[in-house]
Amino acid sequence: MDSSRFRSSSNRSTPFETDHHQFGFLIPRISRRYRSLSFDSGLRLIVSLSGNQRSESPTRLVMSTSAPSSDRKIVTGPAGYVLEDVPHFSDYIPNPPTYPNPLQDNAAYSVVKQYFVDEDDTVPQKIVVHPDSPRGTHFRRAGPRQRVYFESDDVLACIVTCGGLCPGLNTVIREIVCGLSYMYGVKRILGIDGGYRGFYARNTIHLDLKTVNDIHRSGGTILGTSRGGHDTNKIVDSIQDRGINQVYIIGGDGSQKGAAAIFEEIRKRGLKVAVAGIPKTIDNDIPIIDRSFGFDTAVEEAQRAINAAHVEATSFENGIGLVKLMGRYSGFIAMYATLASRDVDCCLIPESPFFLEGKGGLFEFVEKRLKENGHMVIVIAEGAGQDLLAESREQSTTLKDASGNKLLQDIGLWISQRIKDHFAKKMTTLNLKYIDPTYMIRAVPSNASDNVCCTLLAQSAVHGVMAGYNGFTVGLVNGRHTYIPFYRITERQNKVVITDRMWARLLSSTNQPSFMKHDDVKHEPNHSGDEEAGAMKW
Ligand SMILES: Nc1ncnc2c1ncn2[C@@H]1O[C@H](COP(=O)(O)OP(=O)(O)OP(=O)(O)O)[C@@H](O)[C@H]1O
Ligand SMILES: O=P(O)(O)OC[C@H]1O[C@](O)(CO)[C@@H](O)[C@@H]1O
Ligand SMILES: [Mg+2]
Repeated sequence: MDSSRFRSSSNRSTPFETDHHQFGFLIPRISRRYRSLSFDSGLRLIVSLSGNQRSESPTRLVMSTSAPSSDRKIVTGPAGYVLEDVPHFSDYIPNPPTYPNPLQDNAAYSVVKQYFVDEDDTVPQKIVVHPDSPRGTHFRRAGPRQRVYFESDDVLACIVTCGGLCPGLNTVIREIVCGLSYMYGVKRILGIDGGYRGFYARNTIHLDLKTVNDIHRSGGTILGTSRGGHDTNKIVDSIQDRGINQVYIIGGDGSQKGAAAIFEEIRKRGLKVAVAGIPKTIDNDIPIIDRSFGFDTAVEEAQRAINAAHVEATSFENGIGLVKLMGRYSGFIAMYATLASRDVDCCLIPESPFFLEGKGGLFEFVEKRLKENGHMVIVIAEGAGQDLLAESREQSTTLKDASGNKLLQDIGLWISQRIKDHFAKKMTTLNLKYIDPTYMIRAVPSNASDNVCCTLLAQSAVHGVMAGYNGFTVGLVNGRHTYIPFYRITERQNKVVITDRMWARLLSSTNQPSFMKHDDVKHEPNHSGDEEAGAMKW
């Protein structure tokens, strides 16, 4: 193959020329339906398609070259319909061979009425609408397609886990192996040892149905994981040298950025290698998706720590149980664990600033609760109050982990000490017990609901890859499995929006003050334009 035809954006001479090369192979694929081709003022290629059976209005495919990665496939349709599509082999490989999907001969699927997903099925990002709302952004629906782009015997798949631990990692590994084997008859599957650096620094691990049979019962990841070590060229060299043609990357926001870089390099080299991301986020910090695996388990496991804190607090005079939960930048675990518990008096998260001293501050509230009830439970997310801590120590830490994530100071220890000091000055008896269950919560196997989540995500990823889609993260959007382009997953972090209804529900449930000074309230528009976008819209 002439790989010079698939140049990266950095090699381009003029955008127009690149558009022509980049999308040249796409045009025959859609030419049965296109009415006209043009470039708009932003040099975006606009293809007007003939209406399909459902709608006779034209649909436009817009591929933006002004975007940094130049691979945005945007299809627009009537009434403000937008499809943010994912790349496909046929975008950059001329006439790739296809084969009938082996699922059509699979006993499990033969009784399913419509087992192949309709090509035109898409899932809306926003489901709360008004009569005059535009139809808005959609993502491609996940699931098996009639034709596949791999022959089973030709597949050499690999699985890698990156970033921190999360309940369910082993279940996803297991279900990718089972999905490839049972549904598509794939026999060659490798595990990459110890995260991204394992591609070029370690031997691979053989995976088959036997080796993965029991792994879902254990926490952690049988493959090992790591931070840092992402060297795109070395990784893609290793993929190429080993003859790997399917890459399944299980990891958080950083890992998905790494997956996007690998995909870009693969496309640049013109390789027929699929890259699929399976989002792993105990913090729930990945945007667009409802949630990923591990979160439900984390919230459930956190209850054990909160219960212990409650028992300790209620057993001593002026007892305070303080529990630190994970959540670097996003306080979802703390928020949901609080909402689930009923025993929490106060929840502190990174998104909601608070202060300690004076009227309306945390100390005043603690005093009030102790007076009213004689005890209280505080849940704090690890990323909360970092500004206060840095201020008091007159230094903000610039230390980072190997992936470039800021290393946090222990807010739980610090705030425990500050509360103790405050009450000591007032000569009030206080019994504060600080519980840090963070790593214990992360290390458990996934619960039943997360196991289902893992299975469906793994199967959806396998279907997408076999169908020739590439450079996507699989994710639940409004309860449906979808293929989401990497750039939508990596462009921002999902955070608790404290001006949304869910945080108000929490405040109403604990009856805690918001601790906010007027200036703290920023009515930031939600990036997706969707109220309560991202996780768990209730
Ligand atoms: N911008 C990036 N480009 C390429 N690789 C990246 C990028 N950011 C992170 N990575 C790589 O992705 C891997 C995981 O990243 P990170 O440690 O941030 O965890 P994560 O995937 O975000 O998971 P979590 O934060 O939930 O633990 C690391 O090996 C890191 O080198
Ligand atoms: O100490 P480690 O393993 O780097 O990971 C800690 C971080 O990993 C996470 O569990 C996931 O990002 C965060 O909640 C936490 O801040
Ligand atoms: Mg991360």
